Amino acid sequence: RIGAARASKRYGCAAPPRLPAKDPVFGIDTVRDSMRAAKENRRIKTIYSQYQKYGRTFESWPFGRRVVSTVDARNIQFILATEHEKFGVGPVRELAQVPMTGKGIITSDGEVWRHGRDMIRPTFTRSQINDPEMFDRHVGRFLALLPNNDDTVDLKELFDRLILDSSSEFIFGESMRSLLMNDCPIDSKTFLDSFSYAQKGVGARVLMGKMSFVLRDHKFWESCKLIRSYTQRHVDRALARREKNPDEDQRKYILVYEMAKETTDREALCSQLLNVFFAGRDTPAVALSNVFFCLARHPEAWQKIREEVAGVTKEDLTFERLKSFRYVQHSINEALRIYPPVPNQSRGCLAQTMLPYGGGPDGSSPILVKPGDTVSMSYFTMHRNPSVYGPDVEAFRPERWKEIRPNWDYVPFGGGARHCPAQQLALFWVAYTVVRMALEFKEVQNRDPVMEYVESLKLNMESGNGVKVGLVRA
Ligand code: HEM
Repeated sequence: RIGAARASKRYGCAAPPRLPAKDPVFGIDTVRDSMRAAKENRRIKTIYSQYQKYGRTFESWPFGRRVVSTVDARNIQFILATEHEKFGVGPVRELAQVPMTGKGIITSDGEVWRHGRDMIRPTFTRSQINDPEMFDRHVGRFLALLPNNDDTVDLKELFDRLILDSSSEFIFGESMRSLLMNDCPIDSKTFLDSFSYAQKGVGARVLMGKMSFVLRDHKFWESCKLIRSYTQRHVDRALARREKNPDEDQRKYILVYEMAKETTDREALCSQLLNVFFAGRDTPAVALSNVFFCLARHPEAWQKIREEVAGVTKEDLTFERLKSFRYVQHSINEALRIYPPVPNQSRGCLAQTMLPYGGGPDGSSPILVKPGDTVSMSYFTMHRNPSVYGPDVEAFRPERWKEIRPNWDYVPFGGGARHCPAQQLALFWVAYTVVRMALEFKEVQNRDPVMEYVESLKLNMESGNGVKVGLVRA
């Protein structure tokens, strides 16, 4: 390891362009502008326009800390894969999130992360991807709630309940049953309210960073306690079941039971489970909403999907069969390209290294990054690279996927060491729902007078106006 100045000189490192700031020391105006953009639902688009203006890699200094922002696919590959051990999530997530979920796969680096990843991997590779029975039960309840008349329905709210019920059953072994309005168990309801409250609290803590201690929010801490005791109940049940029947081999893979095979540490199990629930509780619902946001505005695409799946029955809908519907898959790819549920990711630099590109006047020099620096990646911007996707990057055009193979320029599920372990399961849920809807409805009519996407950024990016549609039965 050599000193920063020597390394910089030896490898020809150069700084990237700098985002102009009125306050060059503490970057208070940079922070204020970001907060205002978030409040006005234009944070993601503002970041996009910064890249248009300052290039594919630039730096800024909010609160006097260096952030290197990049959408260069070569840098992204370097950060997420080649040198992933030098870029951690701990510095950007632990302080905000650990009070809610405890340390686990999504908050931590090193051993805690690796252990979490090893524990959940078997469940996601074998999971019920090939066994749609559980998901189908929830889809049936979801379809039963759709109107039989000309009423307008907001699909976003119903997708949220569909995924909540499915992911809670998959993770805890017990569904929250939010689609069965009158049958939602009281403790699930309390858990959910607390979970949503705490999630918002995490959002505020992410923005405040090291200043989070000024947020004196008693309800946040109460909610965190409640979430934990609910999860502990499921962990205790799984551990008791394991003890009683250590060789039991289940046909269906429920995460809490599978993880209880790997460890009996109650606290660690609880944290890892909450970490997975945090990551998977609503992302597939946001993905589904974003897909239907596009399809409702493109009736020609809906017709092509219907033609492709005509004649199939729900029993035909295996993982492989769904993958074989090319137009369905291309439509999902395209919606996740334009509106990725996870539009940004950051990492904290843990050890000195160099981003391969983006420094100097022509952006071809490496950039030295040091512990304490943050790297920020805008997947939303990467997915709009005209040299990869063509000049019509804003258009929803599933057909483009016949020709393109974007590789590191397309990362809705991240990439490298920490890529989403549930990618195939989530894509199965999304495609299954699209096809079941296509078999049921000949039209999905947009009923939202606002045609453009109004971003709403909580932890994911979702449509602020929901997905209001009218449905015409086949
Ligand atoms: C369409 C739906 C989904 C999308 C778009 C999505 C997206 C992502 C992305 C972008 C990452 C990488 C984050 C990073 O780089 O730090 C990630 C990680 C992760 N996702 Fe997903 N995800 C989805 C569904 C799910 C579901 C359903 C689950 C669980 C049931 C889940 C569990 C996880 C976990 C545990 C990680 C952390 C992996 C690690 O750090 O090693 N995801 N997801």
